[in-house]
Amino acid sequence: MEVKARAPGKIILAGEHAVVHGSTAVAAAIDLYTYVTLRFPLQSDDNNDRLILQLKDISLEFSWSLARVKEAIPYDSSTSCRSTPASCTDETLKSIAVLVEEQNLPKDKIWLSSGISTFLWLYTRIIGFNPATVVINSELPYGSGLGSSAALCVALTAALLASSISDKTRGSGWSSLDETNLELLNNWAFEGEKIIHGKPSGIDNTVSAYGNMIKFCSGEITRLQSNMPLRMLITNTRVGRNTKALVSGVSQRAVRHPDVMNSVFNAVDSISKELAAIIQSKDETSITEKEESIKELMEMNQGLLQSMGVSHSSIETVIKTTVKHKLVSKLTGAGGGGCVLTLLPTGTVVDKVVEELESSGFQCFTASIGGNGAQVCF
Ligand SMILES: Nc1ncnc2c1ncn2[C@@H]1O[C@H](COP(=O)(O)OP(=O)(O)O)[C@@H](O)[C@H]1O
Ligand SMILES: C[C@@](O)(CCOP(=O)(O)O)CC(=O)O
Ligand SMILES: [Mg+2]
Repeated sequence: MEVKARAPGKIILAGEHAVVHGSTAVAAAIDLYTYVTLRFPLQSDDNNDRLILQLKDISLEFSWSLARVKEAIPYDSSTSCRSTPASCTDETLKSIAVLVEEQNLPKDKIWLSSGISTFLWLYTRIIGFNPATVVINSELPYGSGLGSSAALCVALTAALLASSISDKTRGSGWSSLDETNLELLNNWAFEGEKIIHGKPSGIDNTVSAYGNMIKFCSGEITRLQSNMPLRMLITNTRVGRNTKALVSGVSQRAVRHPDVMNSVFNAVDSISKELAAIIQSKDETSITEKEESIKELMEMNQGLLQSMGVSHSSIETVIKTTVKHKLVSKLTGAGGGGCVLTLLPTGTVVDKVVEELESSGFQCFTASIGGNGAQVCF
């Protein structure tokens, strides 16, 4: 039996980091996906006693005997169940880390460890100790702020949950999950994100699961209907970074300066709410005026992100370069490198700015904003 699932990456238009501390944020799905294919072997097949993980885009394969997995990961059938998402305890995470270490990841791929741990946790909790080959392929750059971690958790969980759906309409292409399964999927994916991010807000897995554009605050989701064209240039600085470390850095700053950081988070909350209102507004305001307001909000959000300590010299270079072309930019995701968003007001010709950014070694692309969430295919 084979099941396929895919889940999109995302951009955060406003509110990253502050959202972890209870502020509002606005995010949208983009049309770059992580794909997961799940294959269960027949009794007679080779490998019917193994769990195999293939990371196609980085040409790596990992394989565990199920006996070894069973020995390492404690499984309590009275508390473990696909319908009740549970957090991975520190003790279990340590046992899982040993299973990952045994695979001798190449030194330059050590950053994959948390993703592989998440895979083992979600797989064993949702499917149990059954043999399978799981193939993962991602169009998203890793650790760049476009939510590859959430797309992995959402696509993987979608495939795992879909494998036990009895009503499988084969050959009918990609289809979305129903609301109940979508909520379950999102809750499991959040548990996966916890392993990778430490303390995620849940915005990334939510927008990857539901798609479109959302306003998100402390787990409350408002789906946004955009009433204006919204074009963004995405520039990957190619500076690698790690969301967990950056989120933890902001939290530490908040402990050192609680009053200041609360004011910063409150200001970000207002920016996100105003941005969401502009995007949805059906009033007479012209598109140009709306774009001017969004520009200003992005500029202020970037200033606040800088005060949180998550900007980076590469991000500042992108901002300065785009300003020369009268365009406004802000980092997206955790910052510290990664990707930068540049608003492209109606009629903007991007060729010159892209040429200048790429000549500095950055990678530019545009992505369609606000598309599909998680989908499965049988
Ligand atoms: N397809 C994948 N396979 C394995 N691990 C992945 C995959 N996609 C993401 N990850 C994990 O997520 C981490 C990147 O997540 P993170 O630092 O949150 O950045 P982002 O979510 O912006 O890409 C990687 O280091 C890796 O551990
Ligand atoms: C910084 C944060 O707001 C977004 C992180 O996104 P990413 O992993 O950098 O794509 C963290 C979170 O909301 O969980
Ligand atoms: Mg992430």
